[in-house]
Amino acid sequence: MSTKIAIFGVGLIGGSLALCFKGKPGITVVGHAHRPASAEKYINHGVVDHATISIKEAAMDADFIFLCVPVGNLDEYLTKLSQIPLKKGCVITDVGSTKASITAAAEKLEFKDVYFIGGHPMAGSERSGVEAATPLLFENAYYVLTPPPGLPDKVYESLVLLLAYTRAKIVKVDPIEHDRIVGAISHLPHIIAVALVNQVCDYNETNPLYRRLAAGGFRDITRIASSDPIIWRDILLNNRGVMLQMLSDWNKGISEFIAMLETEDGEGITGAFAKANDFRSELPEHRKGMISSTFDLYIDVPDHPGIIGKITTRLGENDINLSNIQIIESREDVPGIMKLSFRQEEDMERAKKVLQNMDYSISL
Ligand SMILES: NC(=O)c1ccc[n+]([C@@H]2O[C@H](COP(=O)([O-])OP(=O)(O)OC[C@H]3O[C@@H](n4cnc5c(N)ncnc54)[C@H](O)[C@@H]3O)[C@@H](O)[C@H]2O)c1
Ligand SMILES: O=C(O)C(=O)C[C@]1(C(=O)O)C=C[C@@H](O)C=C1
Repeated sequence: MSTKIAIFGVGLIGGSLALCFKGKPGITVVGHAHRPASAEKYINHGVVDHATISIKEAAMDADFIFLCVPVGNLDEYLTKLSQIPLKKGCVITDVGSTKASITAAAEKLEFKDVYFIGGHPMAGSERSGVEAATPLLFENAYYVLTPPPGLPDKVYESLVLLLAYTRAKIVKVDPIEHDRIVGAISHLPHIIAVALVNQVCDYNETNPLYRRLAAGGFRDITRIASSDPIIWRDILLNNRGVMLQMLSDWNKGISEFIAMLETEDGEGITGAFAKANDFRSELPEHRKGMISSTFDLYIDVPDHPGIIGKITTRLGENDINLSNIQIIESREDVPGIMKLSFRQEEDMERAKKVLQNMDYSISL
């Protein structure tokens, strides 16, 4: 039996899905691009079997259609698809970071023998484009589905079965509930990271030491501030109502900190940190995707020539697979921090022991 999968928008998420499906028994993956140059790029990167700029050509005969374009373009593609003859039983799904508006739009369209199931993989990165796609992106991450009421079980199960190739964990969530939850755990953090980076950027205008001294704490909390501006403009405008409420709650939390500082309320400050520490320690550790797509170790390294070679050789001698290595130049003329990334938790744990035996100081 052959299965045709059409992917509209083969970027970070669409490309990663394509890589999960491509080459699997009986599956053909077709990418839709809105520009000829992008279609060529999809083929050159080897993420799809075919690429086209024709919506009709991509969608006709498809068993599954994944809409992986920015949130602001989802409605437009869904409407276009409702106007062309699709294969009987075709399942259309999306990967947009918000779910309420697209599921409502799908309910209004008159699809005949074609089904829409909203989707949102809770995995991603601050990088974008097909260049950043990887088949490992969704492994162990949650993948939200928002099936409409009355959807035949068989149809839902067919999508779940296909998504098994992503190795993600499927979870059913109500679309409105979804937008509230991701508003808090994904959209609000992106706004905060951007506002923080821009605040420091303004201070840096008066003294460039702000940027030069920025170290682990600043980097940890601001990685997502490098995310794609168009993707995030669309997400935030789409989830505007939820975000305005959450930013108002955020202002209350910040006002509490202002009050604690004004009144020198040390007990209040330690209480706030302890509460946050407790909640954060309950987060699923080292899960790939939403929190981290790799298992990372940070080590303090002295400024010796050949230090990278020494460490990588020792890891190699112990058959430990390193997926990435990065020197975080936090300060000049003093020891720096090296970030070692591993695909497997077991490799990270073994590396930790080897490096501790070499007397390096390690943090996770
Ligand atoms: N980035 C993440 O971490 C993440 C995680 C989960 C879901 N999402 C959602 O996935 C979707 C895609 O995000 P991404 O991170 O893969 O972005 P991306 O920029 O990597 O990919 C977007 C793709 O859409 C195409 N595209 C852009 N504008 C278009 C238009 N006007 N018409 C048609 N195609 C267009 C681009 O060429 C590209 O192929 C978004 O809806 C986003 O909300 C993103
Ligand atoms: O890890 C990241 O860089 C992400 O931004 C991924 C992230 C998130 O906020 O966790 C971003 C948007 C999504 O819709 C889902 C996941």
